[in-house]
Amino acid sequence: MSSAPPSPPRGMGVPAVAPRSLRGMTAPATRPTTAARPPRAELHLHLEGTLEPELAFALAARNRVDLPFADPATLRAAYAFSDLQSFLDLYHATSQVLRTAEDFADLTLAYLRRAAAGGVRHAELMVDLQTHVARGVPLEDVVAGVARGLAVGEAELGVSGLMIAAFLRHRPAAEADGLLDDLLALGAPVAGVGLASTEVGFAAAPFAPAFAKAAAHGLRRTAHAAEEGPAWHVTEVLDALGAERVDHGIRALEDAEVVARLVREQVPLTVCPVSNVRLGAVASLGEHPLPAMLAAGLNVSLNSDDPSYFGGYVDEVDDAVTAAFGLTRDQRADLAAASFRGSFLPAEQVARHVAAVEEWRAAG
Ligand SMILES: Nc1ncnc2[nH]cnc12
Ligand SMILES: [Zn+2]
Repeated sequence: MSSAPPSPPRGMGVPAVAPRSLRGMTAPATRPTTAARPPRAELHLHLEGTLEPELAFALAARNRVDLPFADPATLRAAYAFSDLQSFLDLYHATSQVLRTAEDFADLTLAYLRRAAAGGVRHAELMVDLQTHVARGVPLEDVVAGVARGLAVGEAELGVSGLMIAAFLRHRPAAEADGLLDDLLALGAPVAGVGLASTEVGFAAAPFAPAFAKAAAHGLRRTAHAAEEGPAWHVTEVLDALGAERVDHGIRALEDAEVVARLVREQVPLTVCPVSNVRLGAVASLGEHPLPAMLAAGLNVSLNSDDPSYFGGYVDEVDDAVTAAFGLTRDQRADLAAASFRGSFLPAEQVARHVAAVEEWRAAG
């Protein structure tokens, strides 16, 4: 799918937001420089989850939208979540400040700037298009804004980006199918489809027709599974949706047969340890199954999920798990190489990026 190259956004002068410490989480005493980390791709990233409170308030003012918080600090103080749903409720509410193509371009570019500073060279951004369309934002505005942000990011930062339309489990599957039709009719620059939102209580299988149609149109496919739900949810998204990679997949470890299949097929798992702790899927970073996943031979990459809400961009996630588990340079290089290999980039670009990771590995 393709469209005319997007024009640059009008900047709104919102300053880049400095990374915050991982509140209460194990982190190295001194932050290594960017060069101390490998180049990487970020594959599991929700655009709306990059909305920093300062930008949310700037957009609220620009669009004359009321946020039910006094200021950015008060909003940030509300980022204490008991589970996925408690997070999604706030995430959807805050997303309402996003109204125009310019908003989506600014948000995309703010994320890319922060990600690039942490070593990200390629990013695949899931966007909750249904949420925005349902509250009256034209689909073409969302798509054009994100595309413009990605184009400017590539030109300005040398970071490539792909847009993924995330279907939402808590909304009707027929709506996802209609959204896909609209995207196809627009010739929207979307590289793939995903499945996100509330996992427990909302089956993946009803989305099979939309995923099959996406595949028939050459779109790539990813799906959240086994974040909060059981291991068989992984099997469901592989078999019913034809998912090429699985977002999270941490509870797959509870079923040896599912693990054996994931290892055999080397299905990329986009793991988000900081998110899992913030949403209570895992009690603490030290108890995260990342080491067990690596030991099992699973194909794992590190990702941030919703970095604004969870207090960790992917470089900070790398720092935190490196500190928590004493990851070696080789393990970190393996994780970074897996991020490019699990991406939806063409093979020659993957090879170029993996060569850069190997340079980083050898320089240590
Ligand atoms: N961690 C997550 N799981 C499912 N859907 C999401 N949407 C944004 N973040 C999500
Ligand atoms: Zn996610």
